[in-house]
Amino acid sequence: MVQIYSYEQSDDIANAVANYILDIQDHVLKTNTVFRIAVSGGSLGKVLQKGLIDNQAIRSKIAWDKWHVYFSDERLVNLNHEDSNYTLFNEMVLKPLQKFNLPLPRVVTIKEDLLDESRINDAMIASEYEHHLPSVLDLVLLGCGPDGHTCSLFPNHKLLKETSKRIATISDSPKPPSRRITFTFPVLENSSNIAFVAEGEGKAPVLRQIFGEKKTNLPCEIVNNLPTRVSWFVDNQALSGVSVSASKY
Ligand SMILES: O=C(O)[C@H](O)[C@@H](O)[C@H](O)[C@H](O)COP(=O)(O)O
Repeated sequence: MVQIYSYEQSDDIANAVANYILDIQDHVLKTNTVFRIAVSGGSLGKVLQKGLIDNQAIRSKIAWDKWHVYFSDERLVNLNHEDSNYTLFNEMVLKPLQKFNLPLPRVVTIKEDLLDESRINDAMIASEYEHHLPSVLDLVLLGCGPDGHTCSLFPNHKLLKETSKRIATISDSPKPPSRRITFTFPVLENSSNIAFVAEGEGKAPVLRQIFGEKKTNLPCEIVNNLPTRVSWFVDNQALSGVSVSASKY
């Protein structure tokens, strides 16, 4: 089932995403001791900072110490590299949490020691990460690239057909840097909730395709067709010319 929530302003998207995360967290923590969430890179970092950190009311309601955080995809660079999705999360969420003296979540990163110029260990980095991944994630937060990619699953790439590995390596990512690891569809399929965040007019052409009548097989469209609850948080610009009915969360 796909739900679309649309807003005028970026701040409203961030607040809606934050309330959505909080509701799922609260629901999960009624029966579980931890909340297992995966985040992506790109513009999502800013949304998380705005929604979860800058908003004092939300910040104080998040059970940070019960969060287990995973990355839907990660670039194979050192953890302090500007391209690292961990670095982004660290800057946008972890460092501000420390500043507010709040407890930190458990964050599962790639094993940096295995990084190697020769790429010989890339498969080992992926399988090591897979080893730490729970069988079900409570929530996966995704971005949507202008080409319809999500995680590091790109249109027409052979990884779209991967069914045995839950974490795969990619060495030819069209979006730089080229070396990454990524969730595969089996992980997304087994997640309890998935949410996309997409903002700006640059996303409108691909959203018209994804939500259009013609089947495209774009990675984001494949996610929409999974038997998982999928939500989209978008702004009106991204939705321009897209014929779907949207509401407010
Ligand atoms: O590490 C990455 O490259 C991301 O995880 C990637 O999948 C991202 O989510 C999309 O490219 C959308 O990025 P924007 O939101 O910045 O457009």
